[in-house]
Amino acid sequence: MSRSAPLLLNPISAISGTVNVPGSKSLSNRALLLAAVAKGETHLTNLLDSEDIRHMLKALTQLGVEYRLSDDKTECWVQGLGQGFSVDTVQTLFLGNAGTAMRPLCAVLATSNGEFELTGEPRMEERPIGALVDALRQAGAEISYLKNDGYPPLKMKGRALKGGKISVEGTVSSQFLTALLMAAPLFESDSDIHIVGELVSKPYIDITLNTMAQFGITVENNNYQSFTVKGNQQYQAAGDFLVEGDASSASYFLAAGAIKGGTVRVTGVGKKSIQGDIRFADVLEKMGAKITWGDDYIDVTGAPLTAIDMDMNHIPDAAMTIATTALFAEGTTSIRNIYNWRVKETDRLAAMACELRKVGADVIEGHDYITITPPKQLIQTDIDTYDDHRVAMCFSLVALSDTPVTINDPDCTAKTFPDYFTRLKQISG
Ligand SMILES: O=C(O)C1=C[C@@H](OP(=O)(O)O)[C@@H](O)[C@H](O)C1
Ligand SMILES: C=C(OP(=O)(O)O)C(=O)O
Repeated sequence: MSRSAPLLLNPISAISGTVNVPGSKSLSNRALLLAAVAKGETHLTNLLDSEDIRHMLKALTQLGVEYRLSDDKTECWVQGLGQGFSVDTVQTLFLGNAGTAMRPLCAVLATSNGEFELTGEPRMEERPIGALVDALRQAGAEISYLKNDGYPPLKMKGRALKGGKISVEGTVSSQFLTALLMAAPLFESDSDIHIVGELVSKPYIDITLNTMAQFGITVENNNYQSFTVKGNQQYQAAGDFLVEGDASSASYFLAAGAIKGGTVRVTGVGKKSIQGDIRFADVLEKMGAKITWGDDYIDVTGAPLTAIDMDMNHIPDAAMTIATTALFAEGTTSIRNIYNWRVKETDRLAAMACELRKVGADVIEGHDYITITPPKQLIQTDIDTYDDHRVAMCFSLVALSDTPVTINDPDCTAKTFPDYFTRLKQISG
């Protein structure tokens, strides 16, 4: 689904300066949903203004939530309902390709009052949700599949859910557990949630628990193997909720600084961030870059980079940025334990392998890993972006070589970072 003209990026001769990153997608959508069901008014600042967030906001409007946005849409005052949603007529919610809207809304609506249909873009219909539906059904939820078993679109009739002992599959997406955790305080009784298999993308669960805590709910985390949540609780408005800058969005600028040599300061995220993707900076450091941490910024100074071989399950989104940073590192880089790249905006393992080969890299695409050996000279080509914002942003880094690159459908960055290319220009010499 191409929506914008190709963008030619000419070689960028130098990178330096300061760039601010917009608010975190993960935090924006979590905080909006919890603010909507909390008692009282929450004032969100530094909210992300992007497609994924607009899907959540539109859904909240349809669900009868009152909120006010500032002109630049980065501030939002939400009047919380003090309980789950309640609607009189069937609401069909179109959630685009936003996993952070589809999964948590599915769980909270399962324990709300009314009938709902959850739909999305064609790719959303290929992104699994069966593990979450199975878990919610154990608590008594009434959910059915409108097309293919295990995938959106969904039809659901909200009702009081009982909680109790619930098992959820952990090996495909942490968003299923995030969704259950967010809904569990609204269940009638306490929940004992058990993870089946090794939980992926664990740091996102920390984001969930931290956000819930800001809305007054604590959860017992038993080493990411089980979680205990008290039922029949009410979320309390967070008062002022500051959304941190997006650590995954920061990765492209940090990588640019590491590759090109100058010093780049990325503001909006720092050492106190609760987002797992800030650990991307540690990976760059291991590859040879110099990193300095501030409370609200990260500085990176470039140096010759060397390849790395690492399990990156804890940073699945930022790990994609390592795949193109590898084009500038001496040796063969291996990114491991990333099977779930295959069930995100596109099959990211296949897409990254294909586009990396087009610029001349020697690539092995495994079932759950990728290895990348850079060519001596990058090849000029057109990068297909598969309606995946991260493919577009990752391959902009090719312009840090002496080879131009064309990014097809650059506006696909609108999912999480609408003005990405403008901000990249800010630090380009
Ligand atoms: O919970 C979240 O905010 C997210 C969790 C991750 O997904 P998985 O848990 O499916 O890996 C990540 O890739 C996604 O961009 C955001
Ligand atoms: C996987 C991603 O998105 P989603 O929140 O839709 O899962 C992503 O932003 O890289």
